[in-house]
Amino acid sequence: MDTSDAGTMAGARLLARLSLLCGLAAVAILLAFTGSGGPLILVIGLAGLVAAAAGVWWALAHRGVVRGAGALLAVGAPAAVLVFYARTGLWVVALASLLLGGAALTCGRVALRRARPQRGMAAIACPAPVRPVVIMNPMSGGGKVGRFGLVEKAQRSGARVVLLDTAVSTDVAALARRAVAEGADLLGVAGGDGTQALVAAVAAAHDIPFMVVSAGTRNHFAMDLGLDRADPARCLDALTDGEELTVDLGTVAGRPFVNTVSFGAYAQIVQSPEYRAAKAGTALNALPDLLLGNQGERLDVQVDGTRLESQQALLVSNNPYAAVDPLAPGRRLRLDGGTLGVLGIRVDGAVQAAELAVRGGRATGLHVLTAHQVTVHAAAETIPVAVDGEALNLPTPVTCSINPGVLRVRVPRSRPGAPPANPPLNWRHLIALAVSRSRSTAGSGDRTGEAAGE
Ligand SMILES: Nc1ncnc2c1ncn2[C@@H]1O[C@H](COP(=O)(O)OP(=O)(O)OP(=O)(O)O)[C@@H](O)[C@H]1O
Repeated sequence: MDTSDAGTMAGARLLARLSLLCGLAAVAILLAFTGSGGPLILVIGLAGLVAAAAGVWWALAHRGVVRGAGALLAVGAPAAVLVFYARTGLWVVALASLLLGGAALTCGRVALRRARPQRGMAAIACPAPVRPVVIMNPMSGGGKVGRFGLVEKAQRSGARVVLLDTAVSTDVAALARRAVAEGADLLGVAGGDGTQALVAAVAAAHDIPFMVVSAGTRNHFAMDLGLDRADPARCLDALTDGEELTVDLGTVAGRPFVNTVSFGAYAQIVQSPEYRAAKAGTALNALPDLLLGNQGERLDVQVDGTRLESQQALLVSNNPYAAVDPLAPGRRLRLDGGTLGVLGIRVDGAVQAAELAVRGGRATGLHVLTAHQVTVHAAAETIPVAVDGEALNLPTPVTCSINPGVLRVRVPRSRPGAPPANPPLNWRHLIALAVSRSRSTAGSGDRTGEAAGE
């Protein structure tokens, strides 16, 4: 272990101890105030969380009076808990315990991340392209191509630019194939992730590098590649001063995807013509029928050797997401792991919604897996599917698979890099890290990082 590794491990160990100390202090404060209702804080807080989650379920899955009552409960339960803490004078203990608990979680996750630094995707040096072609969508991201002067910068860097005509529906894959036939030795896209995927598949098929310019609205693929999302012009530096990553590409029903394929409630809602104009209203209107099974297709899913029955929503991703949060999946640690991430949800009622709120990723209604192939069966002949955010209808059964290492992506040598993602908190690993002893003798090794990260 060199000096900097030893320093990192020492820092991680210190943070792990701090985390345990904060956690113990959070519990000790509650116990110390037993006489004046310490444990009551926990019981009331938990009851408030369960009631709020049940309220959210009723508000989403019903209409009319039940929806109104659910919304009232979702807002009223946490408010009632706060009023109870304030009136009984327990708020100081509750707040102190909450802050210490929060500090324990944060320190613990950072400690585990530091103890097991993520190895970034390996980049290799490659000669610059001679005849690069960049397809640009002037409408993407509300006009980023024009705003950031991308056409001019790409041309100055030696690329031929093909501007997409958005007045008609253009076959971008055909455009890309034509560019290759005319001699392109790199294909780039300044546009949304759906367009990125279509052109990436052409680049992969011809084994030429692909270049991502973060000119879309969300740019999830660019983010996980570690590119600059705030300034898409910086992505074009790859043309003159770049290196290559080799990543995986997903396929759904023979169509490529770079990020996610979504089935069920979300896919059904984004199909709705009213969705773009009024997202929240459309979702609220559709959810009761989708969640209670009156309208949404029940999805039976084969995830390699595992069967998931009657899922309401399913998210399949090109490599798994770091955090298990269906509403904010965050980011993928790497794009070259060769597996699909799978997140299936089935919540049938208020009790399961409450369980999800309390147990999070360990709830029985949530399935988190990785796989090489996912097949979605449904009774209907076609089902709505959102592929990289684009609404489609695909014939059943729908099969997703992954093509490991087929895509060469040329990225700038100087790039922000992907932000670090904290791993889920595992107390066993944290305790092992906290009680480990430093062994600075060269060659003795330090297994704590491996033990902590497993
Ligand atoms: N192949 C295409 N032909 C014609 N118009 C297209 C094509 N692809 C996208 N568009 C249009 O261009 C606009 C921008 O789409 P695009 O997906 O590139 O960017 P975005 O929506 O800003 O980004 P994101 O996909 O991250 O939300 C949309 O109005 C879309 O209809």
